[in-house]
Amino acid sequence: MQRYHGQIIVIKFGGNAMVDPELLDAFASDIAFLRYSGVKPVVVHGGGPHISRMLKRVGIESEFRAGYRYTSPEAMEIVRMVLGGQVARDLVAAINEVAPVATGVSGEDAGLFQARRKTTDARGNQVDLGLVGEIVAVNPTVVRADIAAGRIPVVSTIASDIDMPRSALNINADRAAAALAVALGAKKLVMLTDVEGIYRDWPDRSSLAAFITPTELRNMLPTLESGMIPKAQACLEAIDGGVKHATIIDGRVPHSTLIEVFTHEGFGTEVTAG
Ligand SMILES: Nc1ncnc2c1ncn2[C@@H]1O[C@H](COP(=O)(O)OP(=O)(O)O)[C@@H](O)[C@H]1O
Ligand SMILES: CC(=O)N[C@@H](CCC(=O)OP(=O)(O)O)C(=O)O
Repeated sequence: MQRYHGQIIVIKFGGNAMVDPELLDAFASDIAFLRYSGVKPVVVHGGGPHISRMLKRVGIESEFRAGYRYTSPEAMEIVRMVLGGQVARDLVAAINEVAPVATGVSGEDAGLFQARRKTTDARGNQVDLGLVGEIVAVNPTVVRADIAAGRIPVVSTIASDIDMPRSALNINADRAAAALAVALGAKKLVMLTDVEGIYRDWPDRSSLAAFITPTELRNMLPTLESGMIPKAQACLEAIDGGVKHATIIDGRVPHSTLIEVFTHEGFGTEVTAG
């Protein structure tokens, strides 16, 4: 319990844990427990399934390219509404039921995330993603103020477009969590997902990597598919930016966050500097 006392841990909430009410409640109580144990948790949430559902409802096509959602101006309106108005609200409410100190923050607030339109994929090839951004600057003042006041920030990953005042860009939540972890000098980045971790030989389930070096992960990037691409990039960005540990854990397991932070073995896949 001493290891992370007084330390900032950034936790990316996503995957099945977001759509299963019991897993959501377990996550909310884990975050409250961390906070009451003296850790400083910062939550960054995803919302891909919620966005897809709403886009379908309003009849807008949704397509993923290289692990990122192609985002038209119409889709961007939905992304902004769903993340800030629905997903963040539900998560803040769930945490507040256990520890009434959670507060929603959008990446557009007080210059938190500044981004530029993303034009290339993980291999450097040109890709048209519409209003998808890559974070170029983070001003974590608003998040630090929340932490200092004892609050639990719950961050939605919309960014201001640095080249187009008043415009917003859609940011992959894993990448945003990594950028924030670096800017805050977090000790650890934890990302919940729908698999046990990173498989060295996907989809062979016996090839789960408990530990992986940044070099090995970098070499694996071209072999990864779909949502694991931004997740792996996020781990590398966090480690390169000075975060000591980046871990991908199975969010389908209730209380996976607590197990990861408070047990020595942890679980999932841990990427560790050096
Ligand atoms: N090497 C790999 N190891 C694990 N999962 C992988 C790998 N390559 C691709 N994947 C896929 O990446 C998915 C995780 O990404 P995604 O579903 O977008 O996550 P989330 O919704 O939690 O952000 C896994 O469910 C799996 O289908
Ligand atoms: C650019 C991009 O792909 N943005 C994501 C933002 C939400 C997200 O990342 O949610 P998950 O973590 O649940 O996948 C999207 O539109 O789905």
